[in-house]
Amino acid sequence: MAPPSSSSPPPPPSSSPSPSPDSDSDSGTPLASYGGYKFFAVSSPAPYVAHVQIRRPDKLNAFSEAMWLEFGRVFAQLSGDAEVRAVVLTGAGDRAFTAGLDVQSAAQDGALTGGGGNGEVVVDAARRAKGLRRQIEEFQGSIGAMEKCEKPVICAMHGIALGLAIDIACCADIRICASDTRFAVKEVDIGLAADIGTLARLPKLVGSTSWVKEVCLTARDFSAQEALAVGFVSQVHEGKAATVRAAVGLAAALAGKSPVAVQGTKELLNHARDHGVAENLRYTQLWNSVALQGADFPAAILSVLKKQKPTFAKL
Ligand SMILES: CC/C=C\C=C\CC(=O)SCCNC(=O)CCNC(=O)[C@H](O)C(C)(C)COP(=O)(O)OP(=O)(O)OC[C@H]1O[C@@H](n2cnc3c(N)ncnc32)[C@H](O)[C@@H]1OP(=O)(O)O
Repeated sequence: MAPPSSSSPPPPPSSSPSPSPDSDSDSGTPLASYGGYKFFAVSSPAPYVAHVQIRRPDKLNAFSEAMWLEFGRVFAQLSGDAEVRAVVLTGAGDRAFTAGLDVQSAAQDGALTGGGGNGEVVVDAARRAKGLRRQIEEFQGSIGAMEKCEKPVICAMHGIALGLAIDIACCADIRICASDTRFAVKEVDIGLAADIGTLARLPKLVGSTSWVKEVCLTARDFSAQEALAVGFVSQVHEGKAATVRAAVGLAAALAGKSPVAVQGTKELLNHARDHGVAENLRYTQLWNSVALQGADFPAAILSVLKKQKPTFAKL
């Protein structure tokens, strides 16, 4: 993570990714301020880089309700953390990024069938529907916290990546994976139209509507190579360790750049996805009329002219 001094500008990260994780136990220094989370370990493998690990490997990192609520809190904290400039998300263990929704607890607690999830017996259809809608909205908000996070997030996947895994990946800024990754938009197979974001975001991430409909309607597996071919991921690496190393390298590179420029670029690209060109150009004018008044723009230009690495104050 960042050096302890907050008064002087931080040193830039080295151009090649520094200490890079080869396994779950080698992912950098644990970050004390994130120590209160039960299902997520947050460490720093390089300056200003946070590595978030989904930690429930004995259940293939399947997400219980407590987990997705915690996921939202982790990313809200990262978003406001000036010590973090880029984030890597991985799944702990050799087998899975995540096997998606915890289908066992979902089946048990009745929350997904309108029971309200709190033991309360709700008999009225309108009230049941309202409770369910709120719950889906909360779930969408928790997972969407990664997209809302002001820092760029690199999702580095391996092994099993089912259902909710795709919802999560779609919220990331950059997706990369190991060659053994087995993806599926699995929801239809558990009797559900995916409702956490895949159906809203995936069509905007890949060019072929036919492919999107094929994988979402059939729930069939697709490989890392297929994900690369359609543009769902931008890199495929041999094995988990190489994938995590590549993700940390990317994150370290982003963390060495102007946080004003990087965070502005994420904001403007996400805005561009959801708005027309004219509106986005206008939003860009307003955004940069503020951002260009900061110290990063002249500092970065000077560093280009002087052929030196720039340093940037915390943001
Ligand atoms: C409002 C709705 C919000 C979100 C909706 C999201 C939708 C989805 O995520 S759809 C996808 C749901 N996931 C699944 O359907 C996968 C279910 N799991 C499997 O089919 C298999 O486990 C497998 C992934 C094919 C792997 O099989 P195998 O290699 O034989 O390993 P297992 O022994 O089955 O698994 C090891 C261990 O993990 C537990 N586990 C695996 N996946 C889940 C899961 N999704 N939920 C809960 N638990 C899971 C499994 O039970 C095993 O636990 P043990 O204690 O060792 O028995």
